Amino acid sequence: MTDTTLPTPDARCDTIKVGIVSISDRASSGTYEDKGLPALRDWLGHALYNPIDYVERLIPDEQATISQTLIALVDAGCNLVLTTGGTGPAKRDVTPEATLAVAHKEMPGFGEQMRQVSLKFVPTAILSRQVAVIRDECLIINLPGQPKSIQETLGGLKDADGKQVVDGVFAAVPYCIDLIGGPYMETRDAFCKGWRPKTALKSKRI
Ligand SMILES: Nc1ncnc2c1ncn2[C@@H]1O[C@H](COP(=O)(O)OP(=O)(O)OP(=O)(O)O)[C@@H](O)[C@H]1O
Ligand SMILES: Nc1nc2c(c(=O)[nH]1)N[C@H]1C(S)=C(S)[C@@H](COP(=O)(O)O)O[C@H]1N2
Repeated sequence: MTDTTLPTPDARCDTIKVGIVSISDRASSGTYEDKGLPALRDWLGHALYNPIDYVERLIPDEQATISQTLIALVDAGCNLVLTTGGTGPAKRDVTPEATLAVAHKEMPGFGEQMRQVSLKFVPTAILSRQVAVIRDECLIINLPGQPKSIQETLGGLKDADGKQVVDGVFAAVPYCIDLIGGPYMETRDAFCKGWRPKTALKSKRI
């Protein structure tokens, strides 16, 4: 799937500013083509009715660079930042440390849920140390580096009939963004159904 197949955003929805960060020594040096940023744009473009204003970065696995990048994206007004890569146990994998270093609050449920979901796909899911944090009015979530893990962790697992078997973590993102004072996110439920308590529902598309 490429960006050209994306559904049209609904202009009645709030525009959301989203930071996407691909963290890879080899992709950032041109050894291989980066597939992280296109996969993130593709997934979010299918999941949300909201127009999305992206701020994109492709950077190496350097802890200081990662932390500085996250701070800059939050300061630029992003309410959601998704990183991909550098969550494993290898020496150069430092994304969780760099993310925790800029945290105002930790959100451990996201990491726990992503590892649970990922175990349905790969036995090595346990090797990802991915975390999620709040900084100011922004939710920052780490995803593993394998481009296919973006869909797996955000969207979860569906059966052959398209019925959701295990929720991905994105279902919890819209309400989390509400609670930290961000824009109202509306999901395309056939692709990924966001969850809010009834008292928090206020569709902008009606
Ligand atoms: N940004 C990316 N674009 C394309 N493929 C990627 C990307 N990041 C990771 N991969 C693929 O997923 C595999 C595992 O990712 P991982 O983050 O562990 O890479 P790595 O071994 O740390 O190396 P690097 O940081 O140089 O990508 C890689 O070997 C590569 O095949
Ligand atoms: N959903 C999902 N989770 C996954 C994977 C995957 O392919 N899909 N790869 C695992 C592997 S092999 C590793 S080493 C860790 C860390 O990956 P990273 O260092 O690329 O972030 O994520 C794990 N989690």
